[in-house]
Amino acid sequence: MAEPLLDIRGVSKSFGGVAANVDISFTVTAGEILGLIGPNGAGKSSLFNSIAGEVKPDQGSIRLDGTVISGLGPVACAARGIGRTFQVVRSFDSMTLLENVMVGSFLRHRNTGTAMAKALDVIGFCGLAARADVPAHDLTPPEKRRLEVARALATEPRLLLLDEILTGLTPTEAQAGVDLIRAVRARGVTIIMVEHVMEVLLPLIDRAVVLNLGRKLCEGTPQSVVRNPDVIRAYLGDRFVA
Ligand SMILES: Nc1ncnc2c1ncn2[C@@H]1O[C@H](COP(=O)(O)OP(=O)(O)OP(=O)(O)O)[C@@H](O)[C@H]1O
Repeated sequence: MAEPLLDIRGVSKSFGGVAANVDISFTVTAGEILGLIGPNGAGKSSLFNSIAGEVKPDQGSIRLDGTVISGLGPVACAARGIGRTFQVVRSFDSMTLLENVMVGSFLRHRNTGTAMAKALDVIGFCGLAARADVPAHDLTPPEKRRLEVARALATEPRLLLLDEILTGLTPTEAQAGVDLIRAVRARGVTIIMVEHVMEVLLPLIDRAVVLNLGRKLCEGTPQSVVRNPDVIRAYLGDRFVA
């Protein structure tokens, strides 16, 4: 069997007395779209922070393509190919969309012209070409979500972590977001996404990992996890029971 792109083994992380992640293990195969789901406070964002190098797990390891990346820090993780968006959009509001995305492309391209060309390419790919020169604070909320995706893509990731980029969008906007995520995967980028909008998420993902109270509750196909009694009890209620 091929080595997984991402290999999370026994990751635990506590903040003071709060156990945000407890002994989490799973793998992600190159080319997959994996859904990371669970109730509020389950530990999804904390795990993203460990994968992206923003926090160091207390225990366990995270490997990207066989190399340990846990504890390296966010810039080193980005350089190794991990891109991410944030649940609360973190744009530089007085800068244009293009300048925001260039913050990403400068990771790989020191030459300003090259960084700009790469950023414009990603902005076009994300459907924002007409908005490149607009200050970030004048973008609509769905456009700001796309800015986050564009800035992450501009770092040329192999693995992209998407934190609730479809939440709060209208059905039409969410469908456009789904189309964009599929297009990102078609470019060869592996994706882990945190999302609460199950109706949108389930048809999109190949597999789901469910967290609850910091622990992995289960993993499997979308069809199997929505029928899992523990997942129904902890998170879904009876919405998805056939
Ligand atoms: N930096 C931190 N300092 C203190 N506690 C934290 C920190 N980060 C996370 N936690 C705690 O860890 C637990 C897991 O939080 P986390 O944000 O990872 O959950 P989540 O599954 O992403 O939730 P949501 O769906 O609401 O975003 C929570 O109890 C949270 O308060």
